[in-house]
Amino acid sequence: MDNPKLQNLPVINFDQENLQHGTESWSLARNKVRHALEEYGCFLAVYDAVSFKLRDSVFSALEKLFDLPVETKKKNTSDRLFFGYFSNDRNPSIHESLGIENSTNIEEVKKFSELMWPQGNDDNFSGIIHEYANLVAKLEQVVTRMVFESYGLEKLKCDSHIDSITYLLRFNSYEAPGVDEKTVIAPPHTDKSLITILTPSQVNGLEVNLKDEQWIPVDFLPSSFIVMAADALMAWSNDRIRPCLHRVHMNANARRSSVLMLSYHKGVLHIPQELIDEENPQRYKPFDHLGYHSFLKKEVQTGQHVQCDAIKRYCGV
Ligand SMILES: O=C(O)CCC(=O)C(=O)O
Ligand SMILES: [Fe+2]
Repeated sequence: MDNPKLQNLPVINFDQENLQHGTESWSLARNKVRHALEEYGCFLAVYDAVSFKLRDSVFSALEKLFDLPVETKKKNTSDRLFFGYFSNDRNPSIHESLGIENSTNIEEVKKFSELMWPQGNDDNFSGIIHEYANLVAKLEQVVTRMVFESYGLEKLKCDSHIDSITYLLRFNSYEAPGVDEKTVIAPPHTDKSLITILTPSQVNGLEVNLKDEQWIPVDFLPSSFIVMAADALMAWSNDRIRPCLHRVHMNANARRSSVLMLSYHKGVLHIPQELIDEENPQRYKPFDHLGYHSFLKKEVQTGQHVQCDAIKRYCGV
């Protein structure tokens, strides 16, 4: 590794053994998850339930998806900011993104596929994407269970939380910047979800900002995904967990793509009483998570949006 700081990013294994609730390896992984999210806001998860073959199929499917005409991709609309198609405002745009809401549901994936390929898709797009979405959602649920358990929250509370999660699957494509110097293609931001689980195509470029304010390039290991805490998890945890500030910085001459799974709570999120005490007074009001995107949309439309602390403006006490 060129950069010794790369070693600072925690790596947690989610093999079959660690996925077994109640085992010693589960408890060890759980403690690492909490520590990583509180200290760094992210970690690399090694998760081989998503096979190399499936991963390759997903990225081949994405190449075909992004090769479609812009007018077709624009049919992927959503009332929520950043849930449907968007591109950056350069012409031609070098960053495009598409999203499938409720992506663990096969009907939603089929609807998306029919919108993009009204004449039919022979490459089993729906099957591949649906399988991928469900495997990554499973990882998200394990991480969520570990977080709940590490704070001593009841299993029932966790079950009902998980039942209310909806998964937005987002695909990004970045053209090669075509300049010698490195270019920041996606500016620094935190995600608006609870948790984001991301993996890129062969081309790296994601950088995370850990405690010391330095940008660390993420070097993905085989079978690895970055698990990032996002704004809603920070609020839910009453500021115990830090959201991961990240950006995309590319100097490669190759096209890059990435797939992200973002978890959202469909109802009102309450800060657990167990996470409120004298030392940690309640810092957020209960909040409608999906409503956060309407709030952001309004901020953007009225020119008031600044990336920093949006969740505090939305539901901070
Ligand atoms: O493409 C990446 O690696 C990061 C994308 C990202 O941060 C986002 O879409 O929110
Ligand atoms: Fe992001």
